[in-house]
Amino acid sequence: MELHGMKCEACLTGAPLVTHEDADKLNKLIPDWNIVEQEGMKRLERVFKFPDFAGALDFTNRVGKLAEENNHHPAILTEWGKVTVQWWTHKIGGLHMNDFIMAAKTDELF
Ligand SMILES: C[C@H](O)[C@H](O)[C@H]1CNC2=NC(N)=NC(=O)C2=N1
Repeated sequence: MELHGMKCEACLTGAPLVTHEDADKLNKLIPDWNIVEQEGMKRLERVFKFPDFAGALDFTNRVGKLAEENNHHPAILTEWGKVTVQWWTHKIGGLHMNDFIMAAKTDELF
């Protein structure tokens, strides 16, 4: 099944981090996302472009709704014409399979 059709499971302390090898494979399925490191934790990041602020804000709200539905929450920076989304799993301090699923679902909203 494609990533965007998969279910995001509840975040549990002790859940496995995605290995380097799997992260590379999964990243190929969401090629517009970069793996960045912040505060010592790997995160998935993508910048989405819009023609104005209203479009950026509307997208932000749709990502927010997706996050609430899945109980998995991103960092979102909303600017004029631009939204930066980051997915990672706070509870395990890095990337879980959920983050790749949520990134694919975010792409579907764009
Ligand atoms: C209780 C609840 O499941 C947790 O606090 C969730 C909420 N959303 C979350 N979102 C993300 N991205 N990582 C988490 O570890 C996380 N934990």
